[in-house]
Amino acid sequence: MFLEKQEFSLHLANLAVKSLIEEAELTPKPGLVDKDNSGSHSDMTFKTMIQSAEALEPTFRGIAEASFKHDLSQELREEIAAIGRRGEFEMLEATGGINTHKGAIWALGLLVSSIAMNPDGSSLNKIAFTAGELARFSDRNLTEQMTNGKRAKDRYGVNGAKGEAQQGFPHLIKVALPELFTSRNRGIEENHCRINALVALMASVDDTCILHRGGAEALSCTKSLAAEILASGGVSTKQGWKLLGRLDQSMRKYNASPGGSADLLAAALFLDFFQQSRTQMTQKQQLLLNY
Ligand SMILES: CC(C)(COP(=O)(O)OP(=O)(O)OC[C@H]1O[C@@H](n2cnc3c(N)ncnc32)[C@H](O[C@H]2O[C@H](COP(=O)(O)OP(=O)(O)OP(=O)(O)O)[C@@H](O)[C@H]2O)[C@@H]1O)[C@@H](O)C(=O)NCCC(=O)NCCS
Ligand SMILES: Nc1ncnc2[nH]cnc12
Repeated sequence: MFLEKQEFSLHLANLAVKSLIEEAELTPKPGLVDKDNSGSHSDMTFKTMIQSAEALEPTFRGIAEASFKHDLSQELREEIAAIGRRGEFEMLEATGGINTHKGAIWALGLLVSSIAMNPDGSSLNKIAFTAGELARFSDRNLTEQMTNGKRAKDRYGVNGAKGEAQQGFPHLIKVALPELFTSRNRGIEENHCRINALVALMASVDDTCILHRGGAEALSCTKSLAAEILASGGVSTKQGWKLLGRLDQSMRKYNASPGGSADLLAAALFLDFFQQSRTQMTQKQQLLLNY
């Protein structure tokens, strides 16, 4: 790609922040913070989400710089874990103590690191696979704390954010990106393509955010309503749009929110933006060569 370390790292960090902002901007989203309302989150606003996203630029830049042309190793895993934890702290400072993007720092941090390790090019599948390999190294400096995610994992035996990453982000590669690309190929407007990708995630992800607030009933209700939307042709159809409203009501009934799916949607947008930037860059380089 012929970019230097600092320029490339800034580019990745900007794409990561852009993906968080565009995820927050996507409206309407069931149970989540969007431009219209705060869904099931009485402690968050659209403004908090944007402040949080912008505060994370140095975190993603730091992770990219640390990973640039670095081998996959325990040392790298621990270095980016330390930067990621500082990022969590900075997020909490920016939001006045509210956890807006913890899962997103984790997923995007690993993906940024994976791309920066091999800046000259990998397929999206390979990027997610390498991010998974990195996530499988243990972080020996981690002070074990009880979290909502761990409680949900212990109680319901699900994989959660850690398992998703360690398996190489199957929901990104097999669910969110295919739905995004298929919807685009059907000529659907971009906003609806992204909501379809979110709905596809909600139909499949064992979201510890939903489990911790609403239990197994809320998760199974979410999955079946989301699957119904997809079966009706997605949110660009009259029936799909109507069902999206029902999914929103259901999230509110359980006071639950698909925060894990929202993070994975941001991660899918990030990979999509990165792919587009790579294509644009190659075209620009070809133009320069042909000039
Ligand atoms: C490995 C870590 C991700 C920690 O994971 P763990 O499961 O222990 O911890 P949680 O604190 O619960 O955070 C996990 C967050 O991941 C998102 N998520 C949930 N399910 C999935 C899934 N199946 N796949 C992917 N991602 C998932 C989700 O994030 C979103 O929800 C957040 C709000 O959550 P919560 O605080 O529970 O919210 P409320 O319901 O509002 O809480 P209450 O007010 O009711 O208490 C929001 O932030 C979204 O982002 C989960 O919350 C990882 O953090 C870790 O180990 N980090 C260390 C640093 C590191 O190694 N970094 C590496 C490189 S950066
Ligand atoms: N839009 C959103 N609303 C609530 N929690 C989130 N976590 C990540 N994105 C979110």
